[in-house]
Amino acid sequence: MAARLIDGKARAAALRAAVAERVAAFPGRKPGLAVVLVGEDPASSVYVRSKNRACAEAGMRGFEHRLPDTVAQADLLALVDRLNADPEVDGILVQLPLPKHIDANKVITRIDPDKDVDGFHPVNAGRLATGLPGFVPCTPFGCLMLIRDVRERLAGLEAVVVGRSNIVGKPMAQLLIAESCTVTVAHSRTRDLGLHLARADVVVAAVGVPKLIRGDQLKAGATVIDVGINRTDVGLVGDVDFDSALPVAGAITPVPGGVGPMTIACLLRNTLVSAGRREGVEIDEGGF
Ligand SMILES: Nc1nc2c(c(=O)[nH]1)N[C@@H](CN(C=O)c1ccc(C(=O)N[C@@H](CCC(=O)O)C(=O)O)cc1)CN2
Repeated sequence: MAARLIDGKARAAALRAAVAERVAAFPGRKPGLAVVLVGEDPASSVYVRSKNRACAEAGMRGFEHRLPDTVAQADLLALVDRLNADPEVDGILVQLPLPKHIDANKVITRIDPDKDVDGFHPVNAGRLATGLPGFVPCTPFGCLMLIRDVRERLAGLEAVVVGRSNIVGKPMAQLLIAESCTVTVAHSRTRDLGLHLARADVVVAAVGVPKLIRGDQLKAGATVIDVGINRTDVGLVGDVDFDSALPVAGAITPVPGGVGPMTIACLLRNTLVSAGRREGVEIDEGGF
């Protein structure tokens, strides 16, 4: 039997509508998100435009800052300082990747952790790892929502996260640990990926290698979440070989239209939550 197709586009639309409803009821000023883009990377430009459009559609204020790719690191840090101090700004994100002459870690750690709606700041990584309230990175947060939609109980499941980036792999592993899964993180030095995949009830692929994971490596009925967005000669493909995985998996995300749209929807959710915390407005943070 073919796997259930997980419709991330529809789930993201529902999440965005839920956020918009709460923004409409938000007292006083509207939540505000500042998005900083350095340079003109075409994919990043598209994502930043989408974030600003999504903000407007949710009734939030979007503050877009575009800087040339020659900008000095000190000037970028000075902009972050201004956004940290701006009372109208509830969320700040600096679009990644940054040009090589800029130290991304330095920029991320300059963002006020309580405005870090990307959840990349080490303070938020630490909060996630220790179960404290903070901000969870949007892509893994979106993955978890999709997994929860198709798996009634996560406790005790074997989960394999393929990829160990700070943005997806590591926080994804933390989220699954918090759900009481038994988590394995595989990466480029993992000796036998197939061995781990064969017993995984949940697979999250976030490694950036087109079609790395094949159907014959999966456990029958596995929930397969594909974070990969690889631009190839044949178009956009994920880290999972979708055609061979479809008849084996229990549920699977497509690329495009799976995890990707959840990233921006979760960003809006995090921004609303930030505004609520900053203004003392109660938001049911678990209710999305
Ligand atoms: N500061 C950040 N930088 C980056 C993040 C991030 O969360 N914060 N994530 C990615 C890029 N990204 C958002 O910024 C993002 C990636 C993909 C999608 C998406 O909807 N993808 C579509 C396909 C669209 C396409 O053709 O490219 C899909 O999968 O259906 C949204 C946002 C790196 N940088």
